Amino acid sequence: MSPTHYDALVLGSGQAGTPLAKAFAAAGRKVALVDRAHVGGTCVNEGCTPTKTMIASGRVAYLARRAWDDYGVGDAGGKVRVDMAKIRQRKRDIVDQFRGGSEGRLDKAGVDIIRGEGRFVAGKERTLLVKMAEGGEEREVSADLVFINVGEGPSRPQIPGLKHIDPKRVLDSTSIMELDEVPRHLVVLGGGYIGLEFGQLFRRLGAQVTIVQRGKQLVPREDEDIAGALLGILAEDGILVHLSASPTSFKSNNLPNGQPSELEPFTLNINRKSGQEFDIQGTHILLATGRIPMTANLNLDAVGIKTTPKGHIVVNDKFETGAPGIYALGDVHGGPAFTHISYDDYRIIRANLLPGQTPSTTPPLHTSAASKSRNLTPYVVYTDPQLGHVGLHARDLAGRRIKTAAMPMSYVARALETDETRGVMKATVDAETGEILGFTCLGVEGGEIMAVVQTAMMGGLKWWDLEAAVWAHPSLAESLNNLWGFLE
Ligand SMILES: Cc1cc2nc3c(=O)[nH]c(=O)nc-3n(C[C@H](O)[C@H](O)[C@H](O)COP(=O)(O)OP(=O)(O)OC[C@H]3O[C@@H](n4cnc5c(N)ncnc54)[C@H](O)[C@@H]3O)c2cc1C
Ligand SMILES: NC(=O)c1ccc[n+]([C@@H]2O[C@H](COP(=O)([O-])OP(=O)(O)OC[C@H]3O[C@@H](n4cnc5c(N)ncnc54)[C@H](O)[C@@H]3O)[C@@H](O)[C@H]2O)c1
Repeated sequence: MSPTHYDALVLGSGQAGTPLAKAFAAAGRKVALVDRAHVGGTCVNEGCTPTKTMIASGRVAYLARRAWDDYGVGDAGGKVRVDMAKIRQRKRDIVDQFRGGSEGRLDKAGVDIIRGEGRFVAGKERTLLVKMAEGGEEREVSADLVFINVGEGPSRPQIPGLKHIDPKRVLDSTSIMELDEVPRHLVVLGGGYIGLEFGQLFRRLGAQVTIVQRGKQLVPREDEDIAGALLGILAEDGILVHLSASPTSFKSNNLPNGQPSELEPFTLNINRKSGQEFDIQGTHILLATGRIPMTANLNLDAVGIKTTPKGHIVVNDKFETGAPGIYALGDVHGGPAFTHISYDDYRIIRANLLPGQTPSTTPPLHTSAASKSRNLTPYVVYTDPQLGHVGLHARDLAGRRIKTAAMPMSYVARALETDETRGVMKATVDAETGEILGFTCLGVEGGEIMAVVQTAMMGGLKWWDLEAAVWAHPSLAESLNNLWGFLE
């Protein structure tokens, strides 16, 4: 049977592939989008959208607890009830709404949505064999252009004893959002984005939370002082964090009658770098030790597509793989794993392959010449307060003459007025030219304040331009007048 042939075929409905399929269809091309699970990819279904929806509930719980003592409203004692099923339903509704919107737009554009798992066929050019999600039959599709946007999935650390723990108690970033009860004691493996966002959320919903982080600091990409400040905030929230700590083995705990213990179903043995060894008991485990590219079953070797030892697809700065007409976009090529970066990959491809679709503004044609905002790579960890960062870190600046300003959020009028003074903002500038090189805001709406500085960096403003700017009082951005008084 000959394959159905398309002008463009997108494998994986990620944050690049979904808009790209629509753009090709809008340009009059025959397009198919193949996804094994759902339209909208990780971000909409299991990532940004559901997590930030649930985190909003966690923040309300936090404020409700503080309502009487700190703001003089509500019930004295600050007792808070949490309905996990309702929180989950709110999350499901928003995900359905976002996914439904994406599906509707693709349908309207005339994209064929093929629900199934695809892999390349050896010996045939740009051809995929798709195992259909419903019914399981297989069908072949081919195209002039193929775009791989299959993303990453949770990694599963190999820890002795883990596979013997009741699977209902071993969670990843997807299954934890489907719980119908708050765990009594959640042990989180990994102190990165996922571990911290969920750790703080479940603490706020009422769980005891312990974070076990192999690295010597939380969020290893961040400057040491910022990671230290975040650690202090989480400790204040009642989260126990073990740093430089490696999980070595799990043991299931049974009662004398042989039944599993409900109270302390497992013991985790931990080794510190110092050699110290200790045990912790918990009721649930969240595996948040990083993500791996979804390339193992794509048969990439057979069609000449190279991968790194971790499985990321090797691409050039136009996202071309080694196979003619096959591109890889988003997390799967191993760049920064963020929605906004994957979306920018889409814009670069669109500018290169569909120039008629590109707005009249100068398009970025490849990553190295991409827009200034791409090179700055902004991101936000959605802890509360948020950790927003843009530009360089201390480790990137060795040997350069720099000055640094760090100002506690307790100096910010708006933060004081709203009683949200936890955190610090920090900027690094070139000592001679005044160029802003890096900026972090660990503070209330830290991501939004970061975006103000990012815009200034994109426009080439110097730190003294921000010091002299007139912002509305009392906005959070106004603090960018005062920050520079701390430069040293
Ligand atoms: C819990 C969590 C929270 C996050 N929060 C944020 C955030 O706040 N901000 C942010 O910027 N980023 C966040 N991220 C990261 C973000 O979700 C990803 O960087 C983003 O989705 C980009 O992914 P992508 O475009 O590469 O593909 P994805 O969005 O991962 O989509 C890949 C798609 O490919 C499909 N697929 C995989 N293999 C196959 C196959 N063989 N055949 C067919 N289909 C296949 C999958 O079903 C999936 O739909 C979060 C991630 C997680 C897990
Ligand atoms: N707000 C956001 O933008 C957001 C939110 C969630 C996820 N993401 C994306 O998803 C990616 C994956 O998130 P993540 O948190 O899983 O990975 P991560 O790489 O950010 O953090 C994983 C952490 O686990 C630690 N670790 C690794 N193995 C361990 C082990 N065996 N025991 C204990 N600790 C161990 C590492 O030291 C690391 O700090 C992020 O890097 C980010 O790109 C972004």
